[in-house]
Amino acid sequence: MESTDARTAPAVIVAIDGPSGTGKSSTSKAVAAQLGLSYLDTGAQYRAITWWMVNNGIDIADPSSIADAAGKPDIVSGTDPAAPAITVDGTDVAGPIRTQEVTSKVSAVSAVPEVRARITELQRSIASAAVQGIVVEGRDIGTTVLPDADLKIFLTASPEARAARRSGELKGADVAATREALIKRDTADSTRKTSPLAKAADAVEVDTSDLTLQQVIECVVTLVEEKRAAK
Ligand SMILES: Nc1ncnc2c1ncn2[C@@H]1O[C@H](COP(=O)(O)OP(=O)(O)O)[C@@H](O)[C@H]1O
Ligand SMILES: Nc1ccn([C@@H]2O[C@H](COP(=O)(O)OP(=O)(O)O)[C@@H](O)[C@H]2O)c(=O)n1
Repeated sequence: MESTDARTAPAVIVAIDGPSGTGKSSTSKAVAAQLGLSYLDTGAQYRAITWWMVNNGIDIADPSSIADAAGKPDIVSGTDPAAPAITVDGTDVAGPIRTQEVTSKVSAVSAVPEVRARITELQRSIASAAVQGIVVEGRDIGTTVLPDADLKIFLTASPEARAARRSGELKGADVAATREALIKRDTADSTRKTSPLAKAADAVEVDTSDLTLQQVIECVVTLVEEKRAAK
């Protein structure tokens, strides 16, 4: 299918949710770049606020300390899919937010309602400022952040496929240990009270276990083009 000219196409809001390692970031960036849309990695925002909490000595085991500090860091996200950027109080944290320490603490921080309220507000204002439209990826975009999104995708994949992908990225990381860590984080994210990881009732579910990344991208691009054509 021929792509619509991004400058004349109606703005489209796309929500892509799912657990870790299902391909959300890679798919969202590629779809946004191909269709001339903005891109927002909401996981990076939760990682950024977690990084700030760790760096400022906040006790991650104490939700009320996290809640009290939730309004302090200034988090700014870039929305260019070719160069996703994230800063906290002006410092580039794109690297530091991917450490094992942040990864192991992010679910506890993101479960705190005050953190979610703050980050959700930020996400909505970024989405509403995206003139051509935006692809927003996370855990609760279709259910809570942008319930009126034009298209909602829920990506899944087997724990084995996800662990193999992640340990490939972490160069030499043990697949079994990576699989356990992923499952632990999924369980925490899916069972928290406030805005858990969940598939929206009107989301299209795509199991990426046996698909190449290119196939997933093509599938989502086609679905977005169909939505745009119907607008
Ligand atoms: N369908 C796929 N097949 C194989 N590898 C994939 C596929 N989708 C993503 N990957 C790879 O898996 C890793 C995790 O993908 P990512 O997009 O970061 O997932 P998520 O954002 O859901 O955590 C990346 O190295 C990516 O290149
Ligand atoms: N919309 C979102 C996005 C992420 N998160 C939290 O942020 C964490 C990191 O998200 P991420 O997308 O960077 O994780 P990966 O899938 O890249 O490993 C998740 O495990 C959730 O705890 C969330 O609560 N809500």
